[in-house]
Amino acid sequence: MQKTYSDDSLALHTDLYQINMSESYWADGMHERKAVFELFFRKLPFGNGYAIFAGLERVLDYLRDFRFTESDLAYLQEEVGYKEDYIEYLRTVRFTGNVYSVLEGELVFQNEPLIRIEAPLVEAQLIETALLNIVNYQTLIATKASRIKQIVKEQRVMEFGTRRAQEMDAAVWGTRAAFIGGLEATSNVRAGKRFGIPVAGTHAHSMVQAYKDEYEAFHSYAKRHKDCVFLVDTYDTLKSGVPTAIRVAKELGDKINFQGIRLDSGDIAFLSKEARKMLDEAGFPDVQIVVSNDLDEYTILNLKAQGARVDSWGIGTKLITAYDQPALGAVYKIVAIENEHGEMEDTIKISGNAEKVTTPGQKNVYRIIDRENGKSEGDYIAMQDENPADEDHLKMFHPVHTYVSKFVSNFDAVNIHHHVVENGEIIYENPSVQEMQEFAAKNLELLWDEYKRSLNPEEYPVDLSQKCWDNKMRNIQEVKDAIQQLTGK
Ligand SMILES: Nc1ncnc2c1ncn2[C@@H]1O[C@H](COP(=O)(O)OP(=O)(O)OP(=O)(O)O)[C@@H](O)[C@H]1O
Ligand SMILES: O=P(O)(O)OC[C@H]1O[C@H](OP(=O)(O)OP(=O)(O)O)[C@H](O)[C@@H]1O
Ligand SMILES: O=C(O)c1cccnc1
Repeated sequence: MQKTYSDDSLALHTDLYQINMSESYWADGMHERKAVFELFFRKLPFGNGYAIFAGLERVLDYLRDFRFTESDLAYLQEEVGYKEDYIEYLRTVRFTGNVYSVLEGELVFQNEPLIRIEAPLVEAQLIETALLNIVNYQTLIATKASRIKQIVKEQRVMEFGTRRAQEMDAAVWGTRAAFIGGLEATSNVRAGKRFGIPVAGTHAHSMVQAYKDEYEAFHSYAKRHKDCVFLVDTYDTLKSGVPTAIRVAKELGDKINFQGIRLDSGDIAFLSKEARKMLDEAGFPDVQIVVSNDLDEYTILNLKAQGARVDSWGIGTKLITAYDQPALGAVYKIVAIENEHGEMEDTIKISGNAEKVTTPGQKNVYRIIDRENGKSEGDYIAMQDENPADEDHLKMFHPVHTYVSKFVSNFDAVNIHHHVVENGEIIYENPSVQEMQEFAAKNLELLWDEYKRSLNPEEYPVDLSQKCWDNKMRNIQEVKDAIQQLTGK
């Protein structure tokens, strides 16, 4: 049986090791040392050429409310076994740091910091798991939705996935992320109420079956709903469903707004073309054809290639569960820490895989935009004391294959990190989800089509400044020297 608590909090929504590490920092008096962590992913999802960032609003809510409540502390002491003195310390912990983040709807790419946390070590450590949990899922779903929207283009897409989502939280926050990525509406009413997303829906086969025949069911639906989209595939789409929808619409005339029919099984290309002919011949050329049934960007592209006459798409399972890639894989890495003399020192994690070596130091991400054509040349990661906007010419080179390089001039360098939390205070006001969606759409205009195609897109450059690269090499050398001194190898 589950236990419920009136003062439940999200502070325990973390991995045990975060609390264990924090205990050591605290016991050794290191907990107040300033630390810098970065959240980033190494590989774009779905083989896409870009990702759409989402999750900041929930991250800010989480940081604002971060505290261990009395029932959290009692659990940690009585059930997990932490000692009284550490529990007393945990009672005082709040998030007091600074957060720099890209905004929701921003285009983001591999190996660039999406969020930078500068905070006392304990605080920065304790929040890792929740931040990754939020950003990994929401960014994944916003990106999947954007891929779908790139294929669907100006047609309408509705999110229908709640019944298949990984439980309730994923349904609601996933719907929000999908809307940021470009969908028009959702069937999830709670998400509509909470975030102001337009809600939309038709009806299910159960209604037709409950009334036994389509004629009764459509009539009954129309009695209470002026806007009607009739589901026509319960028995036989072309012999029964479509003709019955037409018959009811003709009988009711102006009393209803016959918006459309929905197809949910069978050969969508064939059925939509036949249904279109029947609707046109019956004098309903503006009535829309809505389709659903295990759709994703691949099936939609294929249906379009077959000339399917579809006006509106309902997409559930494959969007809300990110069916073809269920996790993003963003990580959270420490890049600098205050030493015992109060100075900030860079820190690095070495790996046999060059792509996995972290990039040390406090950094910003700049989007380098060509002033002539308004397109982005790539992203440029620079140390905090650098400003590429001051340069006339910028050398951009691949961070691993450094011979791949170009010079850029006549550019704007836009810092995509925003200061959103200052000493624990949230200093950023979340825009509406509509504004986030518009922001995402506007950002996509910065990209050449080569980066936006869904299959084998060009790799968008994410480069390090020379100073950043030199600093990384120096840090690698220092680690090597230290190992050699220790081992003689
Ligand atoms: N013309 C088409 N070309 C390619 N894929 C299609 C076409 N028509 C439908 N599909 C897709 O094929 C799959 C068909 O799945 P399935 O066989 O489970 O559906 P169904 O039998 O028609 O319907 P249901 O089982 O829901 O009654 C769905 O993912 C659907 O979107
Ligand atoms: O197919 P999705 O993209 O997940 O979209 C949501 C689906 O949910 C509904 O039916 P449900 O799947 O519950 O039943 P059905 O397959 O028997 O129609 C609806 O008819 C869609 O087909
Ligand atoms: O409104 C609909 O047609 C709908 C909603 C959720 C899932 N499938 C269909």
